[in-house]
Amino acid sequence: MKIFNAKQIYEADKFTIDKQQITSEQLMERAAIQIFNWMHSRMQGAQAKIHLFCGIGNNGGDGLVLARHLQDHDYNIEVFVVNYSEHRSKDFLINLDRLKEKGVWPNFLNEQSDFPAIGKDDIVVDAIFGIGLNRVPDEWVIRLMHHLNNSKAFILSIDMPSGLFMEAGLPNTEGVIKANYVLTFQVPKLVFFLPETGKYIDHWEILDIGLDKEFLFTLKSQFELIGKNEVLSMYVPREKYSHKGSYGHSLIIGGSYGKIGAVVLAAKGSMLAGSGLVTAFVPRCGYLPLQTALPEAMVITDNEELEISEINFSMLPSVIGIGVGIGTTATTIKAFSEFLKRNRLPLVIDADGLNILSTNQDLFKEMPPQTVLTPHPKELERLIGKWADDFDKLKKAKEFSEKYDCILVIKGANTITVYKDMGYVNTTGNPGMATGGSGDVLTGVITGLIAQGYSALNASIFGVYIHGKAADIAVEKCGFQALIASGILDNIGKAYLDLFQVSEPDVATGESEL
Ligand SMILES: NC(=O)C1=CN([C@@H]2O[C@H](COP(=O)(O)OP(=O)(O)OC[C@H]3O[C@@H](n4cnc5c(N)ncnc54)[C@H](O)[C@@H]3O)[C@@H](O)[C@H]2O)[C@H](O)CC1
Ligand SMILES: [K+]
Repeated sequence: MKIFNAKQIYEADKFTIDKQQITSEQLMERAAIQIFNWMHSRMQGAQAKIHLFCGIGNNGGDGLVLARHLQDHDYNIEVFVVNYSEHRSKDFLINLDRLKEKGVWPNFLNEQSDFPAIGKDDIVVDAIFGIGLNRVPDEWVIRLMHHLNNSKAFILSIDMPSGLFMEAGLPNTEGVIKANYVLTFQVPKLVFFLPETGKYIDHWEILDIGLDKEFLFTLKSQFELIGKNEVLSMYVPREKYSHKGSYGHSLIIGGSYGKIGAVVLAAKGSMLAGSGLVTAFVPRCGYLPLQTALPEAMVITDNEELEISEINFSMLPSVIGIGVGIGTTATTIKAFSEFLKRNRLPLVIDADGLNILSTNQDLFKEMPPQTVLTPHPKELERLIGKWADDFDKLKKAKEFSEKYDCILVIKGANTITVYKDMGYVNTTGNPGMATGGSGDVLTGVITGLIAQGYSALNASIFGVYIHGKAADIAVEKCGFQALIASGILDNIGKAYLDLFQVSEPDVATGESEL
């Protein structure tokens, strides 16, 4: 599912209005009725107090339309206009009049002394700002947002939590609504999935307001949300008359004394992702552990006992995953650098492999085209430098990817795979994955997919999805705390099977659990 920016959403609005020969006010009515239906089907006339806070733009207009329908159905409402500007939108004004015609007179809020008391069992509808927020709100409006957050009432935000910007990070202010639920129109918004802003959203859901599908389909986006439907189209089925040679040979290079487990996890990830053959290249101390833990894999050892000192092998792998547990001794850095200069095979680089790259940046140019790098935030910072906010981070990541023709898998609550000007936002995974070794498994999975013929980009997107899905299946039985990397491995098979189970709610709903 594509993720659009504000300008594109306004364009889609305009196109739809022209094509369907409706007015903007009719589109607003359609959007707000969707919100009303959502609330009505859940509340069934319950008399909990509903406080609607409406700005003076179209987000506020949505709130006024919703208020009118709630009033028509005898809900217990009170409407507040957050009077932050004199520039009221046309459709806001039309709907203000309509509401008054129904005998509902909103309270106008202009300063802190106007704020109403809100009970913790009440409901707050947040229709203050939507996608149109373009500067930091006035101080009293920020205080109002605090007031609403502090009320402990259930907060339902229309389209976006007020205070979040569509295309900029958070300014240094606490002026953002913390939404229990966001009902967003037509398309997901990028800020829902970024670490700095996603934390303002507990749950979100998309409401289809009938924007022109063909227009949205042809519009090029710079981000895409990856759910089951997206990865299914990448899935490479197995042929009946295939053999292990048909599914490639992964070579996992890594490990050092005390960190052989990382290679076991990656090699196993590769195997379970479906690589026909897997070989591990480790220091001598890794020989026995690997042969014991993973009899399906073959093992080649370095001449050194404790660290990798020279990467030499005679077999021909389809792809190499390098870096897990490898360490950063001078000997290993030298071996890594020499290998990189010689190597022409497709690469996945992780962990200390990334750290070696960051401290020896002349090696960047030695990466073969479409090398996959899988950094967590600290490793990313060492690669691309510091960033001001999440948007700046993604911009820098895209520039880096373009410059070195590499794929960056930025690991996090919503892992984002960046390739050139595109970002692919993953929807699977959970906080249980914040555990040692889960990254090693991912490196193995991506390597194993490339071995089978997935393009490096598809392997990254697909691998991140499957890895997260395996963890989601695992936590159902063990909970977040007890999830360990082996638990992710144990459920990779189920994650594959899940791809073909129906009843996918797609990615139209989600949770942010940071
Ligand atoms: N296709 C859709 O998604 C539809 C969306 N609708 C709703 O419309 C809003 C967007 O409305 P808009 O009027 O453009 O913006 P906002 O209501 O978010 O903001 C109001 C307005 O205020 C000005 N402004 C911005 N920042 C500030 C500030 N800090 N202080 C004062 N004033 C500010 C700015 O000029 C904005 O225009 C969308 O989110 C949906 O809720 C339609 O109802 C249906 C179609
Ligand atoms: K809002």
